[in-house]
Parts: sequence; C-alpha cells; structure tokens
Amino acid sequence: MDVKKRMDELILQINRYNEAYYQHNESLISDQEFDNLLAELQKLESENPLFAYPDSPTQRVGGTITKQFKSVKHRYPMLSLGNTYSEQELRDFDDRVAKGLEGEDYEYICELKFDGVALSFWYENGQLIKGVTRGDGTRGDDITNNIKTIKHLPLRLNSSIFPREFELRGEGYMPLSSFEAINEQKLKQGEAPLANPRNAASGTFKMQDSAEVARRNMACYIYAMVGDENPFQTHEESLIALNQADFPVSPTWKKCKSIDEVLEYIHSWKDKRNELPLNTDGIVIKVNDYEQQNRLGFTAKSPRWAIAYKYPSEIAETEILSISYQVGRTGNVTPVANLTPVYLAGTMVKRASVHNANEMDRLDLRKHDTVFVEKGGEIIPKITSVNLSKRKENTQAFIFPEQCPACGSTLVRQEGEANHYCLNEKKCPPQIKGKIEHFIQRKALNIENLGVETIDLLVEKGIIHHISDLYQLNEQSFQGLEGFQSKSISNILTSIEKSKSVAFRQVLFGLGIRHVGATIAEKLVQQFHSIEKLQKATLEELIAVPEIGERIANSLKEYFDDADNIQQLERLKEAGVQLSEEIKEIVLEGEALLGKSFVISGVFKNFEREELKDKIIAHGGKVVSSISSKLDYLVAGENMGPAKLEKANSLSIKIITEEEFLALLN
Ligand SMILES: NC(=O)c1ccc[n+]([C@@H]2O[C@H](COP(=O)([O-])OP(=O)(O)OC[C@H]3O[C@@H](n4cnc5c(N)ncnc54)[C@H](O)[C@@H]3O)[C@@H](O)[C@H]2O)c1
Ligand SMILES: [Zn+2]
Repeated sequence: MDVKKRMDELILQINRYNEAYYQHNESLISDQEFDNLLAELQKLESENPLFAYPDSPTQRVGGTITKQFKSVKHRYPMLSLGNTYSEQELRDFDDRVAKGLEGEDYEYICELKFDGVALSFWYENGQLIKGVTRGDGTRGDDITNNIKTIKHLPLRLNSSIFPREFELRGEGYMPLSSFEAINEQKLKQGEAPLANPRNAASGTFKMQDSAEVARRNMACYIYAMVGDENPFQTHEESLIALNQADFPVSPTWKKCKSIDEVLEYIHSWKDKRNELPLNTDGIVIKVNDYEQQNRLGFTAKSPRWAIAYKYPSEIAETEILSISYQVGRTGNVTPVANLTPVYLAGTMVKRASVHNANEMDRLDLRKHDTVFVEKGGEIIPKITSVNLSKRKENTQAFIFPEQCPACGSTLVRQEGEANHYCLNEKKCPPQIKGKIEHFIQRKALNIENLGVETIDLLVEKGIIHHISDLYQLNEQSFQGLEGFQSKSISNILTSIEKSKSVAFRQVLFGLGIRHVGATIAEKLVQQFHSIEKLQKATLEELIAVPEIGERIANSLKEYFDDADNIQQLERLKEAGVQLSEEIKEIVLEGEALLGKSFVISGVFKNFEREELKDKIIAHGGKVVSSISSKLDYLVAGENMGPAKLEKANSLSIKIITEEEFLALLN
C-alpha cells in the first residue's frame, strides 16, 4: 500500500480510538493493539518525515479537556510516557541515556505503572488547593471536589520540608475491591457493568456529583513532585519525603543501578503484580537524579529520561462450546462464543466476542475447536486464533444464521458492511429494549434507577414500547409487578422527571439515530439549535457541517421521513423533554481579521485558548488546526510545540506573539 495512504489511515484510526478512550472512557481495541498502531505510525513518520504532520497523534498527549468543568492551565505540562513491550528496546533506551549523560554514572528508580488516570495536585501553604486532570497536557479539568474524596490524600500537611507552593503528580485509580463491588451492584440492578477499572476511574473522576465519587472509594498513588522550588536532589529523596509526610506512595518502587537490575525488577513483578489491590500495566523506569533529568530533557510528548515497559497482554487457551447470536439496538447481530471457563488476567472468562460473520470466516471456527482468547480493554475478551494443532477430525463449521434469532425475520447484509442486520426494527424485542436502554443511559437522558432488567420487564409486559412511553409511566403502571416497592417506584419516576431538563444534545444522542453518536449530536446542535431546524435542514445543509458526511446526513433524513419517529418526537415535546438549546453566539466586534486564518499554539498570558479563539472569530478571522502554506498567522504562546514551530518556519508563515496579535485588532 501507498505509504502516505497508510499513514493517513493510521492517524484516522488512532484519533478515533483516542476520542473513544479519553472522551468516552471506552476502549475499542486492546492497549497493545493501540500501541502497535502508534508504533507503526511513529516508524513510518521517521522514515518519511515529509509526510509527518506536526499535530500527529505521535506528537500530542492523547486527552482533552471537557466542558463540564472549569479548565485550568498546568504550570508544568503533563506529558505522556514513551512505551515499549520489548526488553531490547529498553536496552536501547538505556544506551540513549548513557550517551546523553556522556559517560557519567546514573541510577534508575523503577516503579509500577498504575493503570488509572494521571492527576495533578496543587498545594499552597500546606493545603491542597486544586486537583486537575491531565487534559490535553497543557490544560486540564479542575476536579478538586472529586479529588478531595480520596481518603488517603492529605488535604493539609504538617511538614516544613515542603515549599510554600508545590505540585504533585500521581495516578488516581479505582481499587479492584470497589470495582468488583460496584459491578456486583450494577448486575443486580440489571445495569451494564463497568468495562474495566481504568475506564471506570476516568469516568468517575469526571462525574458531576462528588457524593457519588465518594461512594466509589477512589484512591491514588503519588509518584512525583514537580516544580522549580523542588527541595530535593533526586526522585528517590522526594518519594521518601512524600511517604514520610503521609502521602500515599506505593512501597513497590526500587532503585536500580543498571539496566540488568531493571530487567530483574520487571521479571519479579510479572506475576506478583496481580496480587496488588489495583491493576498495573507495566513498569515505569526513571533516571533518579533531577539534574540529569533536566539535561536529558523532553520530546514534544514525553520525557527522554523515563520510559514505560508494558507487559505483553495475556492469552489463554480454551475450548469453544457454542456461539450465541445477540441482536443489538440497531438490529446488528453479533456472534458471541461460549467457552469452557478459563482463568485469564485475573478473571474467569466464559464468553468471548467474535465481532461479525467476516471474523467467523477469518477464524474458520469449528465446533469444539481449541481457541486462543486475549483480553483487551473490554470486559469481554476476544478470540484471536484457533489452535489448529488441536483441531479434531470431521469438525463442523459454525454457520451464521439466516434468520433473526429473536424475531425470525430474514437477516440482511448490506454491500460493504461487515454486520448482518435484522430490519424488523419496530417489532424485534431486543431492538425495542435496546432503543429504550440507549435512551436512558448516562450520556443520553441519564435516567438513573431504571435498570436494564426493569426495561425488559416493562417491554415484555407491554407497558412500554417506545421511548416516549417512559413519560406516561405512573405508580399504577407498576401495579402487579413483583419486586417494586413504592420507594423504588417513586425513585424511578423522579429520575424520569429529572430527565426533562437534560440538554438537547444529549436528547438528540439518546434518540439513537443511526451514526449519530454523542460527538456528532453536539456538532448538530451547535449548528441547528433545535429539532425543528434540524428536521428542516436539507441534505446539502447537513453535509456542510464539519464532520457530517453523506452517510450521517442520509441517516438523519431517513429518520425524519418516518412517521413513527415524528410521532415520538411530538410526544417527547408534549412531555417537556428538551428539544432545543441556546448556543453562545459570538458577536462580531470588528473586521480587522477578515479573511485571515490563524493557528494558535502554546499557552498565553492574557487569554485562555478558547478566549483567543473567540477573539479571532469576533474580528472576522478563522481558526484552523493545522499549519499549511495557506495559513496567515501562527499565534505563538509559551511552550509551543517544536514541531509546529519548525513547520511554520519551513513554510515561512508569519509567527506572532500575543502582543502582536492584539496590535492587529486595532
Ligand atoms: N485501547 C485504546 O483504545 C486506547 C486508546 C488510547 C490510548 N490507549 C492507551 O493509553 C496509552 C496512552 O496513554 P498515555 O498517554 O496516558 O500513556 P500511558 O498511560 O501509557 O503512560 C503515561 C501515564 O502513565 C501513568 N503512570 C502510571 N504509573 C506511573 C508512575 N509510576 N510514574 C509515572 N507515570 C505513571 C501516568 O498517568 C502517565 O500519564 C496508550 O499507550 C494505550 O495503551 C488505549
Ligand atoms: Zn429481529
């Protein structure tokens, strides 16, 4: 394949996985697969520097800030870590360190790599004043109230060694015990379980309700102190002092004098780490001496004085007993393999996903085959291959069904699609239930207290058929149903009532229009503001919205062409559900920047980044994300990425400071 094409394809894929991971706390593939894609892109970029974009995911920290919290600028950027799965590459890292330090002696501190979310803790006068997420590395979300729920974190300290102001870095995590307890509860209530502790931690720390965060017993480990006023000479000294001052420092770290000692540490923790109260996905190796760290410095994305070694993911072998076919909300039929239970990476595995018919063909699955299963980020692992050496003779292949396992209608597979669909959208029970379940989820109408089991029951009893029926429920609706006390009924009804104030963007997502995910819904609302305007939009107007293509536009048209859907919308409107949203409009203040395009990079003294953007737009200018020869100005703040600077220089783009930008306005 064409190299450039492959690189563009990798960027698209990686960006999609990053968005799911950082914005929706979902892993669509395993970390190892993700890291392989990123490593492939990195390799291609270094071999073909001309094709490398300055804003490639290899150059950026993956996360973003959110709108739900106040965002704050980090005093020191929060970076990522380079990573490897190979011992040889660790030795290469060691060679680079030795070379960078020109023959000086050096030591490493090895720590476990805790699998949660990076957090920053700001202390002033001995008090915790702020807790911030990593965000995009430059700015993060201010989640102080949520961070204060961590029981072992000192909110106030009595130690005179620490400077008046200092900043700590650590990993916030959900202890395995909390994770298991929450999932047990969720399963009981018929709700979908949390996928894994890392994604659960990331979702929990970004909850609006600190009381709920507190109930989840979150924890953290502190692993670094940053800042100019750092009173210590080495990382080791800081860990010891932090521990003495009662900060939660994991006692698992070790000083190593050579890369061989590092490898010993890695081997010693390979199995032992499964006994820890939290998940870990590897080891972090850091040069101990701060002065040496400074000399080694940073790349755009990570320190040169540290690296993460990740343990390759675990694989187990077991027998496949049968395949069940599950019908999803949109009618897609997914094969799920039932296995002889096997122990894998800390849990007993009984089922594995096979994705679709193509995947079944690729694997050529036969009854009683011995298969390899691998655990990725998802709670349900997947089958990666068949152990052909153990295949029995005369085995029968699994055949994808022609009829819907739930309603019996003939399945359809559209040209170019991997999935089979049941088109009996309005009568197929799992689709009816699935649509309502989609509607009530947190990211949509957020109707708490109403679990999957209750929905199933209400649909089976014929009490509800459509999303709008939820708003007709009252106490009588539950009469004669077992297991509902008046308290739980009133909780359900209160939650339904509360959902009437949920923002339109979430409602639009909740409608479950095919291809309209949360991000797309937000884009649409920003453009069209109300369901009426969206309904009236022509195909051309829809496609003119950034990121809306023909596929999404057609799906919207199809949705609005269906009389049943229109009736649903009317009933939702009558019930008082939000179907429009006010959007902040930028008022034109001048035309000084008319027709000019800008890229903003770095951090600024007088402006938040968003403010600067608004300013540009308010004066008629346009903000774009990447540097091209057509760009007029690059507004450069502090700590701007070196790659951007280089690219701008090579294209002779005008680079201006914040002050020069202000001068342009007059
Ligand atoms: N599965 C997916 O779809 C998907 C998508 C995006 C990212 N990811 C995963 O996330 C990774 C990228 O995330 P990242 O940029 O946060 O990198 P990372 O998680 O691999 O490494 C950096 C982070 O390690 C953490 N850390 C844990 N223990 C530490 C310690 N003792 N010292 C220092 N730091 C420690 C910190 O939070 C730091 O931010 C990828 O390599 C991939 O594995 C997966
Ligand atoms: Zn069906």
